[in-house]
Order: sequence, then C-alpha cells, then structure tokens
Amino acid sequence: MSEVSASISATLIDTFSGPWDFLDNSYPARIHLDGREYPSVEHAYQASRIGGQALPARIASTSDPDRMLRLAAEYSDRADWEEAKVIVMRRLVEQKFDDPVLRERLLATEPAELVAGNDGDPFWGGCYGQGQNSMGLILMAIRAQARRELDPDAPVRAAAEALAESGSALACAARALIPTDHGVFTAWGYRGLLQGQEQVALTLGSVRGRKRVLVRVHSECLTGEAWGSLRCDCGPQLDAAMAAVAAAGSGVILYLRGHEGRGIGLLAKLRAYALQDAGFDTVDANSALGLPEDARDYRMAAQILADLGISSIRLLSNNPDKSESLTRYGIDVVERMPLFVAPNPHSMAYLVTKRDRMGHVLPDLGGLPAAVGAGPAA
Ligand SMILES: Nc1nc(O)c(N)c(N[C@@H]2O[C@H](COP(=O)(O)O)[C@@H](O)[C@H]2O)n1
Ligand SMILES: [Zn+2]
Repeated sequence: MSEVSASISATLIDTFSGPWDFLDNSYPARIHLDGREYPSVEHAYQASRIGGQALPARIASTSDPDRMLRLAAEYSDRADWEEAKVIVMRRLVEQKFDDPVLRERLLATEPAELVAGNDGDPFWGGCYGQGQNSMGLILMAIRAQARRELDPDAPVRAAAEALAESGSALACAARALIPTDHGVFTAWGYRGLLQGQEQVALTLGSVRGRKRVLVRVHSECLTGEAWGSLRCDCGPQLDAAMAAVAAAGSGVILYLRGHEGRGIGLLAKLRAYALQDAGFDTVDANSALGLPEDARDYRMAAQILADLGISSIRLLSNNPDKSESLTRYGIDVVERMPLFVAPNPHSMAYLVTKRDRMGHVLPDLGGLPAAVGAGPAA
C-alpha cells in the first residue's frame, strides 16, 4: 500500500442487512409522531408523507417497505414533501438512535463510511458512487453527533492521530450530484483533518479500482473560472477537461482550493497581475512580491485519489511538475495528456512564460513568440 493510501482508513458498510440490519429504516424501533406510536422509522416516515394522519390500516399492517412505499404514494398529499423529506427522515432516525443500545451499535460502525445500498435510488442510496447517499449521510451525521456528546475531544484526538500517522490526512465529508452541460458528476467533498481545509473531486462514471483513470488536477482560479478573465487559460481548460472526461465516459476532475495564484493566493495574484502590466512576466512578478514562483503542493490531491480507489492515472495537464509531484506521492501517472487552449492577445505572454520559464509543454501554434514578452496592458 503506498504511503498515501495508508494514511486514510476507509472502510465501507454498503448494505444495511445482516449485522448491519439495525441501520435499516424498517428495523423495529418505537417511533412516536404526532401523538401516535409507529413500529419503525419507515412506518413513521410514510405516515409523514400523508400529513401524519393515522396510517391507513393497510400501510400500518404491512412490514414490507416496498409495499408500504407504494401504498403511501397513493395517499401522499404533502405538496412540500420534496423539501421536507430529509428533515423528517433525520428527526425520525435521531429518535430511533436515542435508544442507548442502538446508539452504541451505531458508534461501533466507526470509522466506516455508511452507504445506503446501491439500488436504484440515487437520492437516498449510494448507487456505486453515483448517488447522493442521503440516508448514509444522515446516519453518519447522527453517529458523529453521538460521538461528540460522548467524547467532545474525539475530533481533536482523531486529527492528532491522523496527523501523527500521515502528516495531513483527510476525510470524505460530503457528496452531491452536480448536473452539468458535460453530464452528471458526483462531487466528493473532503476536509483536511489538520487545518480543516476543504477540497473537492468531481467524478463521472465508475473510477474506483480502475487503471489509467483520466484525471485533471485543476488549480483553483477565480479570475479565469468565475470572471472569464482572458489573462489565463484556466476557465477554458476546466471546461475542456470536463468535456474530455465526459467523452471518455469516466474520470475525475480534482479541483484544488488554496491553489489560487499557483498557491500565493488571490490578492497576491492580483498584485502580480499589476506587476505584469508594468512589464514583469509571471515568474518575475511572483519573485518581486517576495513569493515563490509556484507554492502549490499536491499531497491532498494524491490522498483524494487514493481515497477514491485510484492509483494509476492519465493526467490531463501541460504542466510536468504536477505529474512529477503526484508520482512522488505514490500515484502512477502512466501518461500526461496535453490540455492546450489556444491563446488570446491577453494570455499570449503568460503562456509563453509558462512554456519558456516553467517547463510547460505547449504545442507549437506558430503565433506564439519565441521570446518572453510583457503581456499587453489588460
Ligand atoms: N501567480 C500567478 N500569476 C499569474 O499571472 C497567473 N495567471 C496565475 N494563475 C494561477 O496559476 C494556476 C494555474 O496554473 P497551471 O496551469 O495549473 O500550472 C492557478 O492557480 C491560477 O490561479 N498565478
Ligand atoms: Zn487562471
């Protein structure tokens, strides 16, 4: 196991049956709602769909969740159900785990990731990484709350243990479906256990355990991606990377926060822009600010890939340094694939400097001047 993957203990409970049947909503539990008692979370949840009135006898008497679901759908009369259902579910599940025996069993599932089945329900279920896993997220949130109540210092200790073990471990803390023009990506949100830094990976298709996964390691660039700045190629590169992943049918976009300005931050990057307008190139501008040419680190990128079960990638980048850094952190970069976006008059000098002074591999598009020149006034 590489150094990186050893740093994250990720086990998975993706079936709420057998020893984990108590996690399922149909597990017997006395749930009270609107003055009535129900035999399970599922019964109470379905009752909520019909405004909490007495469950029609046919629903109350069945213990088959699918049949209950079908019957309740006939009675469902809450117009706000889509907005309300998650809150309703969370409150009912919280009530279930107020039971001390069940709460102990829930805590005993730590640190496993809880995924609610991989059936066809992409909202409540995990669906092999394509789903939102809302049910699993509710259970993990209740588990974390129970741990905090039991042992308030646990998170700090866990961070210290993770830090001792790996230096900067991280944990997957969120997942959501992101529909885009290039397809529906799954966003995986990570939090660094050391300083709480947030990172996100977008996956498309099945990537866990695959070889030669198409991956874009993309550094955050607010000016290029949110403002459409023509001073760089980041915005079109991000779009081109998502299109390439969609065309391949699967892959990952690792979107690295904290990388703004090649790691010097947004305000320093704006100062660097002003210096470039005064004739410095992007390397000398950073230096004139007393900052490194490139301050980025790719350890968390490698850790996220390891957590996603990816060890061998085809890297979409013109920047050989990314490939070398990921390799140092234990990722097998089997191929570096160009991600070139045609320059415009505002980005020409910047791309030339990245080619001539930062080792970026850019195809010869004619037009690109041989020597480094100052960028045009913005
Ligand atoms: N420091 C700095 N000066 C500039 O003039 C820039 N345009 C940037 N852009 C940052 O570079 C990163 C993308 O570079 P790669 O192609 O991934 O090597 C990204 O962090 C931009 O914000 N930075
Ligand atoms: Zn940019």
